[in-house]
Amino acid sequence: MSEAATHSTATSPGPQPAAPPTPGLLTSLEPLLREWLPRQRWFAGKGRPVAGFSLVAATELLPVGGRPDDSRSGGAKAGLLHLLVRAHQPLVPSQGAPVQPGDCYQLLLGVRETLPPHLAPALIGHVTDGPLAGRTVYEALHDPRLADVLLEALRTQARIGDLRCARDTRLALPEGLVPRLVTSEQSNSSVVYGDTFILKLFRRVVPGANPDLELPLTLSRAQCPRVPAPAAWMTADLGPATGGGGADPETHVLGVLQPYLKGAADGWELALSMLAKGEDFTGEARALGRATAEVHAALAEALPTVTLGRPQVESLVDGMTERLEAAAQAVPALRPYASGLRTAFDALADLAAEGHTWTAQRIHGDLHLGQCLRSPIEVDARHSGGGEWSLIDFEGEPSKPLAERRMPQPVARDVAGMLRSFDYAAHSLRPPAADWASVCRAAYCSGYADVSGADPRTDPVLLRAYETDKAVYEVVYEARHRPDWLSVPMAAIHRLATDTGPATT
Ligand SMILES: Nc1ncnc2c1ncn2[C@@H]1O[C@H](COP(=O)(O)OP(=O)(O)O)[C@@H](O)[C@H]1O
Ligand SMILES: O=P(O)(O)O[C@H]1O[C@H](CO)[C@@H](O[C@H]2O[C@H](CO)[C@@H](O)[C@H](O)[C@H]2O)[C@H](O)[C@H]1O
Repeated sequence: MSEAATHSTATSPGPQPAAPPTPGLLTSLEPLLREWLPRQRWFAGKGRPVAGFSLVAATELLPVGGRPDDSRSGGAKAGLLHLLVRAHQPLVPSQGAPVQPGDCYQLLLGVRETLPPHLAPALIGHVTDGPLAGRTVYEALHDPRLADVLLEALRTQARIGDLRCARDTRLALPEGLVPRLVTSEQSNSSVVYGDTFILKLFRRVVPGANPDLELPLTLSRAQCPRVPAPAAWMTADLGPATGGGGADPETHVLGVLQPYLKGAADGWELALSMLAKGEDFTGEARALGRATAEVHAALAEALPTVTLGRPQVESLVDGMTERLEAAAQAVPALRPYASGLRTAFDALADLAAEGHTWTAQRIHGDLHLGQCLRSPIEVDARHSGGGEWSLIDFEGEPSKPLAERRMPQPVARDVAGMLRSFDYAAHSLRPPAADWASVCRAAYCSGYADVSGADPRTDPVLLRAYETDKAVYEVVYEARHRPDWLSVPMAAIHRLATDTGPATT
């Protein structure tokens, strides 16, 4: 496959001229990447062979010759390569299917002569030929010295080759914060610096405004305290030959640094632990409803809203129906319920045909309990204007095209995502705590109404359609990723296929 688009070497701020491509760099890494990339949780093309790679951009953030005088790496030489690499795959797994230039991934590669034992889990492999012959390549984010280079680039607003770092200079960003890689399951990769900031590096990179930067920036400018405000971000401007887009260079968002909410509990873990202890979660659910409504109100104020009439709702319903059909193809257990589920979508189309309209606005797009962080209670007590719950991860469903993720949508979609999450928590118990789910779902809607003045339950048709769409998505997700969990969304499928009443009762 084709070799480099751009290759640059620099470590200091200020615009840097792009150096010519390093011949053979990708060719020498290709055997290692073929083996390593498909094993990463964030690799989106699982199940289809990787036919090859092309280099979109290469930047040397630390010379791969390393720094012999670097005491923090124990005197060892460590280099840091930032690569944007496109994986070429057939669209379908069948033999002989045509290979397409596929997704572009952000890779941060450490390069050393030998890997010290504490970095062994980060090993990608040993390079046998080309410009890195004889070196060991590893996942750089495991190496504090290399993770520090990223923070320093953000802090100094470095411009290195195609990479651009920018920051909100009103926020203090100290140097030398000790980095630690987040090891929990993620769609991207995050590094926490000194329990003060967290840097999320997007793994699958697409041209255009990433909502995970766009929406938190918008909310922070609107002084909405429910979202950690971006402190710095890294982007790359890539031309048509590299980015694969139009005639002009397009911005690709590579990473966002935010304040780290130390000691915060994620909503999923908190709900499960309170549920297990028999503790009442309705107060938290109500507060979550209020937080969601605050975020929605701020987004509606700051960004355009639109009215969805019959044609738009018909196309929304077509999308839901198509997803249901594709899901039923993929997961046979869904098939007996398909016609019952379709009634949820048809009922929405019928309302639109009668002349009902809905308001659409920018929303979170992938809201569930795991995207909500609860500040520790003692922080709440000291907090002047917010505390409680924060929402994170505004990227939307990463598998959907960016344009679709950035489209205005009814707020009911986010609400339905949270209602599904309460149901998930309740069904993770044996026997399921169905009453727990009902009261939490009701409390969440009441909290939402406290702030917005509109209770989501007053539009049961829209809510049921979105809840059904999400449950169908979850069936496919669980069948693919966690087959042991399939019974959780299937319980909802059973309910939604037969229930025509309000989703929260
Ligand atoms: N600002 C933050 N403060 C504390 N923890 C955070 C923060 N942002 C993210 N996290 C933690 O990192 C995890 C992954 O973040 P997330 O944005 O959901 O990444 P991904 O898109 O890769 O799933 C979250 O589940 C949460 O535990
Ligand atoms: O990792 P993402 O935030 O992109 O979301 C994916 O994984 C989620 C599971 O981690 C999955 O969420 C489903 O399971 C959750 C419990 O683990 C539950 O709270 C959610 O309501 C349920 O949808 C999500 O669907 C998937 O996109």
